[in-house]
Amino acid sequence: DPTWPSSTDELEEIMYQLKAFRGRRFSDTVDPCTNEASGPGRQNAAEWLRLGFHDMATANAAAGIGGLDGSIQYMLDNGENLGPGFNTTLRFLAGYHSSRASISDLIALGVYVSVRSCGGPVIPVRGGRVDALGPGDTGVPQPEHDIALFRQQFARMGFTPEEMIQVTACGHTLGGVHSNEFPELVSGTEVGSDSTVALFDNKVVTEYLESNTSNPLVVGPAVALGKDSDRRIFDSDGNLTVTAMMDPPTFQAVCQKVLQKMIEVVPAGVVLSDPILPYTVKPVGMQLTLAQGAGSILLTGNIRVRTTHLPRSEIQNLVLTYKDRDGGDKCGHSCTITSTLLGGGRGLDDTFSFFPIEASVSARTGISSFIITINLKNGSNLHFTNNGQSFPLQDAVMLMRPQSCLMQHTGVFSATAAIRNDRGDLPTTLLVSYKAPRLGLPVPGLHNMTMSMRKGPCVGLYTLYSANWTIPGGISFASRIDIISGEMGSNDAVADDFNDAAELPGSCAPFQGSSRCEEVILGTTANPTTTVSSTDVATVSSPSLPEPIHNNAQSSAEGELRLGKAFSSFFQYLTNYIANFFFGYDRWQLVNHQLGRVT
Ligand code: HEM
Repeated sequence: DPTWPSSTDELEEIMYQLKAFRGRRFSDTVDPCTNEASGPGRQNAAEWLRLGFHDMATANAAAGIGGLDGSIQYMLDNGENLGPGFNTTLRFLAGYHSSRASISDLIALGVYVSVRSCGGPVIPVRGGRVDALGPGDTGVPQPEHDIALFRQQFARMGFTPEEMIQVTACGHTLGGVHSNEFPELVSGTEVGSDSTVALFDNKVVTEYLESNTSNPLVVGPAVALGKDSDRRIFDSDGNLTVTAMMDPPTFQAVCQKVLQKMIEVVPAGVVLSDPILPYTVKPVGMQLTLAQGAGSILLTGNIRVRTTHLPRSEIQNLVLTYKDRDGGDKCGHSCTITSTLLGGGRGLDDTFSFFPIEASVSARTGISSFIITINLKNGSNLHFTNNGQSFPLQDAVMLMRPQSCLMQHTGVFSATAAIRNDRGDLPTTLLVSYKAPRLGLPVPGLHNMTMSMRKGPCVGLYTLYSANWTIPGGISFASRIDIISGEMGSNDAVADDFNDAAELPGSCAPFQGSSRCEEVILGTTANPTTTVSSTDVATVSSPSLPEPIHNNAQSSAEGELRLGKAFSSFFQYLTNYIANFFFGYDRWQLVNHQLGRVT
């Protein structure tokens, strides 16, 4: 297993955690491979694979310029990238774009997902690609180019003449040629490059070699027009390379190799990670929130267990055992949390089981890390220690979700954070990573805004901080929110980061703190902390709720008012939740792309 957390965790989730419970739904428009989510005659899987090639194809490998770098988003009108598929695909990918998932990494994941859902090999994907900020060079091979030019172009990309043949065959096993883009080559809507447009099989070479192909880049009008590029490429070594690919397992193995090579052509300076593998045990969406009264911290989230090789029916339960703030076992009452299966999820090759965690941790003793034990029904158990390092969790900085809120239609945003009192002298910063549409481009720009948060009331062992901002761009729900304590970028900075704005409520709830402000001295969880000051019960009221009414004479009316307010804020929350559910950015994108989809 990889060690958690890792810089590729978000990519791992998009790549593997696809369907059902907590599914990221990244494969929805390309799985099944026959999915024509964008219209008849348009296999989205083929469009995704072709996008990978066209983005890479302008690379100058020797010079370390270009490659899979997302530059194609700026080059859709240059005449080399014909067809609506590039735009459609980039718009879909944009829904997953974030500081942790570049468009170029998403294009690479798209190659994996599309090829695999069509029955092709598992293409290892490394993460860490960096997106270009503007257009790159031109140079995508076109059907009318001659073989000498093809060889030159592929050599520029870093491919040998043999690899040129292989990667073209591997690409053209999916999809085909469209009359809208190449009316001189095909009539009707689409003619496949082989008889199985939605299967990653070797028919593209067998049909060619057996002379029963209808590939428009081999036979038909293309021959007289000099646009029979597949024919000229395939027989450029006397059919030697394609003949070797007639063996189906060889075809798959060759394609795995050259397609991995294709997505690993990156500009100089880009450092790719190890191939992204699914975790056996992964904490998902773990969140700490200071509870009302400030005496305890709510720990929520899920432990995701990969059940591909471990049938979920054999699992009795899962136990999370945690360490207190100082790494000891003083957890108030018990240091263990037991969970039973809540839901199942799937990837293309994997199944997952989710074990929900919802527990109260003493604010006095806190939490710093945990390990996981899976108890099996046969009495044995499995231990997961995160490669001996325990799964780390910090309780110094928390985004207070119930006390934070976002009005999605206006972008009006209030953030509340709880910072542990031992960090009271350090700056607290709000970082919002937000997206703003760009005229004529399929992918909105990604921007960062930072501002320092105002210190508010001390509520026991923690102090609340707040900040308000209006998120511009009209897609505020696609933002990610970080709370950082300490100088940004310094070694001792601690952050509660990458919080999904779409999960914030539409109105901020008030917070009722403790009456005593207390100092936190690390290394003393066992001892009571010193009281440094005593204040009235600290109440933080929500900025978007009316001020509380203090009128004892009208207590019954106030009671009714409170009930009414509770009801209306619940109603607001519900409305917001429903709006998020239906119009959350990813889903909204999906709805767009699924129009016309036949299920
Ligand atoms: C000399 C090299 C190549 C040339 C000249 C070429 C040319 C073409 C042309 C003209 C089309 C038809 C597009 C349309 O009408 O929608 C096409 C489709 C396609 N190409 Fe290539 N191609 C080459 C190499 C590759 C490579 C290396 C890959 C990927 C590994 C690839 C993947 C695809 C895919 C998947 C389609 C089907 C797209 C769809 O159905 O929407 N091609 N290619």
